[in-house]
Amino acid sequence: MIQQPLGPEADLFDLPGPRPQPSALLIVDDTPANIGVLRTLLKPRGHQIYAATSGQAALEIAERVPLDLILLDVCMPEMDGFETCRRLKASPHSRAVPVIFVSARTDSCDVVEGFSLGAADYIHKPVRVEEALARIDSQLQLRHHLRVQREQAERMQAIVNHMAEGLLLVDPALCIRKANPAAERLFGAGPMPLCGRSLRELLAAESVERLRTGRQELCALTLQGEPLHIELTLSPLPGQAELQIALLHDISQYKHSEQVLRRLAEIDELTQLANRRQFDRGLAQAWRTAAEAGQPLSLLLLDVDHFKQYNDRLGHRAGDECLQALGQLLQALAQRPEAPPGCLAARYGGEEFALILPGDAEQAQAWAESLRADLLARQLSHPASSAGPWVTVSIGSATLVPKPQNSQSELFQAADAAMYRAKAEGRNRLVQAETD
Ligand SMILES: Nc1nc2c(ncn2[C@@H]2O[C@H](COP(=O)(O)OP(=O)(O)OP(=O)(O)O)[C@@H](O)[C@H]2O)c(=O)[nH]1
Repeated sequence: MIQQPLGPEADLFDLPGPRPQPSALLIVDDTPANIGVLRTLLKPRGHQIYAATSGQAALEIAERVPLDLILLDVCMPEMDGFETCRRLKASPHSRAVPVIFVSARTDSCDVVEGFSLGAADYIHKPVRVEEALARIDSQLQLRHHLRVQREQAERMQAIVNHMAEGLLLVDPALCIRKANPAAERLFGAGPMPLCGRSLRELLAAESVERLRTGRQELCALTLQGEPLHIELTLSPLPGQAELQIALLHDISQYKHSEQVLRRLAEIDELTQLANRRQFDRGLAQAWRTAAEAGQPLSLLLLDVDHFKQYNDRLGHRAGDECLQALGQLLQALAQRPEAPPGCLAARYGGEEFALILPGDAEQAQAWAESLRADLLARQLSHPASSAGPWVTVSIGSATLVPKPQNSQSELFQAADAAMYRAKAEGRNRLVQAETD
C-alpha cells in the first residue's frame, strides 16, 4: 500500500489507539439471581464479568482487578450501594472507573444522590434490556475514547520531553507558562524552574528589542549569566489566543564556528594581521568615515628591504620569523591606546605591509618614523642588505581628505608610488606622497 505523505494539517498523534481488549465489568448485587440476569445479558458481548454480593466484596475486587465498569445495586445489607460508591471513588485504584447504579429505588432524590457521588449513570430495575445494554455500551465507549486520548497526550508529552529543541509556552506578556526539559537544560535552570519568569529575562538587552513573531537569531543568557546564541521561533498556538509557542535551538556552536571561519578568512596566518581581503574592506570603510567627517585619511605601505637576499642567506624559515616580528611591531602600533578608530595593520602580500591611519600627514609621518625606530631597535640582523646591518623597511605614505574628485585607489597608488621612491632613494626611509 502506498503511504500518503503527511500534509501540513496532518495529525502526528492520530496513530492506532490501544488494542481493543475485552472489557472487565463488576456486577455488585446482594441477590445472586440479579447478577445472573445481567451476566446472561453481557456475556455474549465478550466482556469479562466479575461478581460481588456485598459492598465489601466489591471494594476488594476493585483493589485487585483493573475494571472498566461497575454495575452497582443500591439496596444492600451492611454497606449500601451509595456508601460502596463513596469508597470506590475515594480509592486511587477505582476512582476513575465509571459506576452505573442499577436499582429499584427510582425516586429522583436517590438518582440525584447517585450522580452526586460520582456515578456515570443510573439504570432502573426491573432492567429494560435494550436500554440497559445501550447505556452500558455508551459508558464503555466513552472509557475507550478517554483511554485513546490519554495515550495520545502521553505520547505527545513524551515527544516534548525528549525533543532536543527547547519548547516554551508563553502568555501575551511573554511570561513562561510551560518549559520542556530541553529548555530547562539550555538555560541551566536546574532547581530554578523557568516557569513564571519572563522570556525577556532570558534574552540579552539588544535581543529583547528585536524579539518578534517568526524565526530569528538572538543572543540569550543562561540563568548563570552565560551567553548563548539561539534560534527562536515564536508563533501563536493555534486555537489558544492567550498562548504562544517559542521553539528554541542552541546555535552557539555554529556561531562559534562561523566566527572562527570568518576570522580565518580575514586573518593572515603567518603574521596574524588583517589579510588583504580585510585590508580592502577596512580601507573602504575608513574612506567612507573620513568622507562623512571631512577628515584626512593616511595610508602607509611598507616593504622589507632586500628580503630576497635575507631569505637566500638565512633561509625561508628565518624569513618567516622576520615577517612575524615586523607584524608584531605593526600590530602594537595599530593597537596603541591613542590609535584612532579605524586604524588597521595588514599584511598586504609577501613582504609588503600596510597601515590604515585615520589622521593627517604629520601623524602619518610620526607613526612611520616610530615604526622604523622600533624596527631598528630590534636589531634583526640582515647580513646581505645594502641599507645597513639590520632589517629595514622602505615606507611610502599618502594622505587625502576624501572629495568627490578623488578616490581610495588614488590614495593607495600615491602611497605605493611613494614606497617605490623610498626604495629608489636608497631604502630604509619614509617618503611622503605630495597629494592635494
Ligand atoms: N620567508 C618568506 N619569504 C617570502 C614570503 N613572501 C614573500 N617572500 C619573499 O620575499 C622576497 C621578495 O623579493 P623581492 O620582491 O625581489 O624584493 P626584495 O628582495 O625585498 O628587494 P627590494 O624590495 O627591492 O628591497 C621573495 O624572495 C619572496 O620569496 C613569505 O611568506 N615568507
